[in-house]
Amino acid sequence: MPFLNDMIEQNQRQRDQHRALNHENAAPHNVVQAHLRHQSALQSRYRFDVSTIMATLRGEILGQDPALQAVEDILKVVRADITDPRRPLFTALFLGPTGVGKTEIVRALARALHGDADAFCRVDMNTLSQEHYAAALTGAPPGYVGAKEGTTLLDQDKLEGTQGRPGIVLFDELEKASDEVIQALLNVFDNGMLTVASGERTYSFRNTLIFMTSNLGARDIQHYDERRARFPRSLLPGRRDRRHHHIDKLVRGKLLKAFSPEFVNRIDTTITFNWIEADIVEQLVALEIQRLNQRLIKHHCHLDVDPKVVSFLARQGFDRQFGARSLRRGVRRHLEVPLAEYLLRHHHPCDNGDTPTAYWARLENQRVVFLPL
Ligand SMILES: Nc1ncnc2c1ncn2[C@@H]1O[C@H](COP(=O)(O)OP(=O)(O)OP(=O)(O)O)[C@@H](O)[C@H]1O
Repeated sequence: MPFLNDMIEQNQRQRDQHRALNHENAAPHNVVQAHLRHQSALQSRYRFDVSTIMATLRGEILGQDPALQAVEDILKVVRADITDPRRPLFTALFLGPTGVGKTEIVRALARALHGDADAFCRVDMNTLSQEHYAAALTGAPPGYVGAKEGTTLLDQDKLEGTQGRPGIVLFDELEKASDEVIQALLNVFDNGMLTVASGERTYSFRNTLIFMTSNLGARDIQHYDERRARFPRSLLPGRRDRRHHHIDKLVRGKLLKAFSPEFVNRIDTTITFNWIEADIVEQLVALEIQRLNQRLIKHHCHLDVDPKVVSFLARQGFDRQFGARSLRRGVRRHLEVPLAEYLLRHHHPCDNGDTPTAYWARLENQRVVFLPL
C-alpha cells in the first residue's frame, strides 16, 4: 500500500537524520544537510518579501548592480532571521562619487519596507563634528550643552523599526565624524546598544540596518578617471570591471588610512558605487520624469514627454562629475519651471475638481504635453 510505504520511508529517513546528527564523526556538511531537512518551516519574525522589495529597488536605482546585490544579500539574511541578536542586523558602508545613488538607495529601501522614503533616521556626521552635537551621540556629562540633545538627533521609532520590519539608520558623510563619535559607533557595532545623554536614554540597534555613506577617495577616483579618459578605449563597457576593481582598491586604501582597522573590520559590507555612465543617462532622465509625474498626481496632471526630449535633456544636462544631480537640474529648468508657471496660472486650489485644459509646449522642436488626468 502506498500509504504504508510512505510511512516506512519517512521513518527510515528520520532515523537516518537522527543518526547523522548524533554521529560523532559525521562530516559537518552532512549534519547541516540533515538538520535542514528536519526543519519544515521558516520561523522568522520578519514580514516582508525580498523579491518584491528588490523589484522596487531595481526600478529606482540604475547602474549600481553591486550595491543592489549587497542590499539583496542583507535582506535575505535578515528575512531568514538568522542574524546575531546581540548586534545590529547589518552594517554597510557606501563609498564613491557624489550624486550616484548612495543616499537614494536607502530612501528607496525605506519606501519599499515602510511605505515612506523618509522612514529612516538620518544622522549628518557633518553636524556631529561640532563638539556639542557629538556629545548628544556619545553621552555628555549632566549639565553639558549636549546632554539633552539625544532626543532630537536620533529618531527612536525609525531607528528601532517594528517587530516585523527592521529600522533603518543612515550615518551620512562618515569621514566628517569625530573620534568620539567613531568610538560610539564602534560600540554600537559590537553590542547593538547606545546610551546617550548621560545614561538617560538607551537606543537599541539590534533590529536596525545601519548604512553609512562617505565621499572618501572621490577626488582620487576623479583624477584616476580623468587620466583614463585620455585613452577612450579604457572607458569602453568591456573595461569597466577592471576600472571598478582599481577604483575599489583605491577607495579601500583611503578608508584604512582614515579609520582604524578595528572600525573597518566591524563593517559587514563595503561597496564602492560606480560613476553614472553615459549609457544610462537617458534612463535616469526618464526616471526623473516618472518621479515628477508621481508628484503631479495630486494636481491631477500628467506629463507626457517625447523620447527626443528625453535625449535632449540627457545630452545637455549630464555632467559625470556631478552624477545624477546635474540631470535633475536640467529637468527642473526645462520641465518643472514651465509646468509650475502653468499650474500657478491655470490651476487654482478653488477649482473644485475642475481639471486644467491640456497644455503643450515645444522643447527642441519636440512636444512636451501636459495632460489633465
Ligand atoms: N543610480 C541612481 N539611480 C537613480 N537615481 C539616482 C541614481 N543616482 C542618483 N540618482 C538621483 O540623484 C539624486 C542624488 O543622489 P544621491 O542623494 O543618492 O547622491 P549620493 O550618491 O548620496 O551623493 P552625495 O555623496 O553627494 O550625498 C537622487 O535623489 C536621485 O534622484
